[in-house]
Amino acid sequence: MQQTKLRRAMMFMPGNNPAMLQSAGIYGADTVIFDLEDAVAITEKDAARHLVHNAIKQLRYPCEVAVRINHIQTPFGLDDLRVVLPAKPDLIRLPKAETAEDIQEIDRIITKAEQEQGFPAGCIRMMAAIETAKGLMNAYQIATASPRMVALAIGGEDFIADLRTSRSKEGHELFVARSQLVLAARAAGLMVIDSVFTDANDEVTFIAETKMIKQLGFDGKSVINPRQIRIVQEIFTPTEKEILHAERVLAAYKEALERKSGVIALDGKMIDTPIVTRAERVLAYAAAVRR
Ligand SMILES: CC(=O)SCCNC(=O)CCNC(=O)[C@H](O)C(C)(C)COP(=O)(O)OP(=O)(O)OC[C@H]1O[C@@H](n2cnc3c(N)ncnc32)[C@H](O)[C@@H]1OP(=O)(O)O
Ligand SMILES: O=C([O-])CC(=O)C(=O)O
Ligand SMILES: [Mg+2]
Repeated sequence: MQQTKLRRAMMFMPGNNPAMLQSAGIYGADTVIFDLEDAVAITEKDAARHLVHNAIKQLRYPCEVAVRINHIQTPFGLDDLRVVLPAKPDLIRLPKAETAEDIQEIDRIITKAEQEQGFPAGCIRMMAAIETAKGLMNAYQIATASPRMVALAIGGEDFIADLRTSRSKEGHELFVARSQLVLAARAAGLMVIDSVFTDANDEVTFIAETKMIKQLGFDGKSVINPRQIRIVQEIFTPTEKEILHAERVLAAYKEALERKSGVIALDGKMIDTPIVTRAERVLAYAAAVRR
């Protein structure tokens, strides 16, 4: 069985904050994202990319390390790549992705850097954040533009600005975009990550939003604060009840196959192949969490 990769909570931090870079690994995030884009003032861009380079090179992070570069059409994106790639981050996150060409250009730059540095080909992966209506219209092309692509994310704050509306607690304004993004990512065989929730003190709304995006099909959520990590991880981790049920489904299905039947009832409910697939996924996910 393929190993389940966990990207439940991907935590952003400003790339020019040495204290945060230093302690980034201690909070248990599945991925840390060192930001060079919107959390870093223009006057700090140069210092931030060098700080991020040194942090990745010198500190041992116990999790996946991603860098959110500036878009390559800005005056900063190419310099971000030039400075951070030799440090060998696990993942480059492109914000405000709008076309497949954006991804292909970064892919070429990464390929060259991997060759120059003697890194294994393909070791630096990519993900793209969709933050505009145009990006959403091109989401599948973006997702399939490079074999380095592992995930799509939605950048809800910018997306809402692009839609010319405002953020509601229920998130109605993002509903269609979130669902379309899940479809585009799944059609491309990628993971899909939800947007940040910017009020780290509003736990009630954060929990409701995280449960909702899990139900829509997301694999995880970008977060901005260590207090949000555990909440997301708990919601995405199968409960004992779910694990037990999955085990019973597999046992019932095995019994059905032994009787040369493809379908069986468990507690009055029909069990057949898609239900078995979902049960296997629950167990694989639970195993990945335990590892
Ligand atoms: C729309 C977008 O583009 S979102 C992506 C870009 N934004 C970001 O990267 C912002 C990331 N988050 C932050 O900077 C901060 O969490 C803020 C500004 C939102 C809140 O900061 P605070 O009020 O200081 O948070 P809080 O009091 O919970 O911090 C507690 C501890 O966690 C640390 N911490 C807080 N957020 C983070 C983080 N994202 N990463 C690492 N450490 C963090 C603080 O430094 C503090 O450490 P200390 O106890 O050793 O001093
Ligand atoms: O990508 C994210 O989750 C954060 C972000 O930039 C946005 O919401 O605009
Ligand atoms: Mg954004």
